[in-house]
Amino acid sequence: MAFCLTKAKKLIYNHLKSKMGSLGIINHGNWTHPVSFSHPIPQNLKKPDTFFTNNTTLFASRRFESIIAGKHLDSLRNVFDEIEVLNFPGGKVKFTSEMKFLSESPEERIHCYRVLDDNGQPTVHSNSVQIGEEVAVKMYNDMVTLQLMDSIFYEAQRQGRISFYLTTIGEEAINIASAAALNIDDLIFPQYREAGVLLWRGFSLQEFANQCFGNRDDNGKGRQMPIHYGSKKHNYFTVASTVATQISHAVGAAYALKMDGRDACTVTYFGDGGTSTGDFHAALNFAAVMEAPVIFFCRNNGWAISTPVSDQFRSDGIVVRGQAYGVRSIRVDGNDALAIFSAIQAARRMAIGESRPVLIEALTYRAGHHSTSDDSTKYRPVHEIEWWRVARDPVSRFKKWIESNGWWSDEAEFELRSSVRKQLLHAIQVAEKVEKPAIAEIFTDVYDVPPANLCEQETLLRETIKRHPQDYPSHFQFPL
Ligand SMILES: Cc1ncc(C[n+]2csc(CCOP(=O)(O)OP(=O)(O)O)c2C)c(N)n1
Repeated sequence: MAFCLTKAKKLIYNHLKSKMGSLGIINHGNWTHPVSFSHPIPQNLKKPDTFFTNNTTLFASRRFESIIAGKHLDSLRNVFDEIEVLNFPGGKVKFTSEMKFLSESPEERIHCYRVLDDNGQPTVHSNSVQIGEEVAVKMYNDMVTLQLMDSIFYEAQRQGRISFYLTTIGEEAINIASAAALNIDDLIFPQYREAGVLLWRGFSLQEFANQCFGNRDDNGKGRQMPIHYGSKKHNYFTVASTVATQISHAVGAAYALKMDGRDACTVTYFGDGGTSTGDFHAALNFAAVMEAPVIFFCRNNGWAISTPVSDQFRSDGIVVRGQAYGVRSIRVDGNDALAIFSAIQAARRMAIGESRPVLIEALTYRAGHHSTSDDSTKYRPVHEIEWWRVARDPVSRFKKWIESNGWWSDEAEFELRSSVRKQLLHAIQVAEKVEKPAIAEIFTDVYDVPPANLCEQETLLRETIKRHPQDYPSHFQFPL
């Protein structure tokens, strides 16, 4: 008896794959091989002893087994085991006779997509989107503006002029390149380290300053801490510091966009710390099941305040979690503006065109302190911070690329920096002088009819200010 197991196995699989009619294994004397047959069975073929039906249920006949008795039987059973499937909700599952646990980690970590190397030179064979001079120069302008805004507002906080600040240092490419690849109709659900997205969309430096100073011209009427920006006009939902709450909001809004048949998606940003919340997991699962057009953008910057990622999870970062929830995912170099631009543009196309969520994990580093309330040198080595700040700076990398294209010069750099610096100082001076919002505003805009406890609090505040006017700034005096 000549039994060619490999050949038989291969043919069986090919037949199953092509889903053509029924599959039979017929016995031709001493040579066994599979054939497919459709109904009715051709006259010249004997009905096979062993066959698979369309739903691949296997009937192994005794006669067939006896023909290939002995050592070949076990091998054959393995073949059958492998191709026998359980028709389970969600898809067919193959059986195996091998007891094998899934490994807790892949042999190799998921690769990181990049277009530019650390010297700003395109890597060979990169399949990035082409960006023209105008967009590239605006991207660079905004990255520099974001850097300068961070350094000047940070100093203003140190001088006691504003109460709090938080920078995006090291994450400028994530901010600007992702924003550049989106459409203004796409709704943004930010964490708090994405001011650059708003900058790209046209929020003015004066508006940033008004919010940080909490003055009368601030959209939020001074009711939020500095950097909690929000702008209806720019489709940028107001920052909420409660980590990760924005992720599920983005999924709900994406589902609404889909129901309305809009040509837009939602994008939510969050840090690695945000993925350690239940909200993240619920949001990913919900989005996958409801097929919501949302882009989950994780800025994996290595730290959640003083907690390193090694104390947060044992998975290969965040990207692998997408697959666990049935969400298409990619890992990108978060300090490479071109890689981010390309990945976001592709993700947007998939989210809207195929009505599905997409997860992007951008590998980066929080090169500044968490906020003005933090000193990160207390929990991480200074040389590590410096290496990321200098060797992996996303802004200078992008600058090298536009320079090598002949789109940028030293003069342009000088002019940009001095002009933006002037505008920022001016914005701060103006914002500082604008009156604070009326104190009565504290109690407005939430309830149509304020509840009794809120009215009580307002009365109490009025009485306290009247009794101790010296303890309150002049703009807190009544009538309010
Ligand atoms: C629900 C909740 N838990 C804890 C905090 C305190 N907190 C503020 S920021 C932060 C770290 C978040 O880290 P990550 O999400 O990685 O973002 P990053 O600051 O690194 O950009 C924490 C724990 C909070 N604001 N909200």
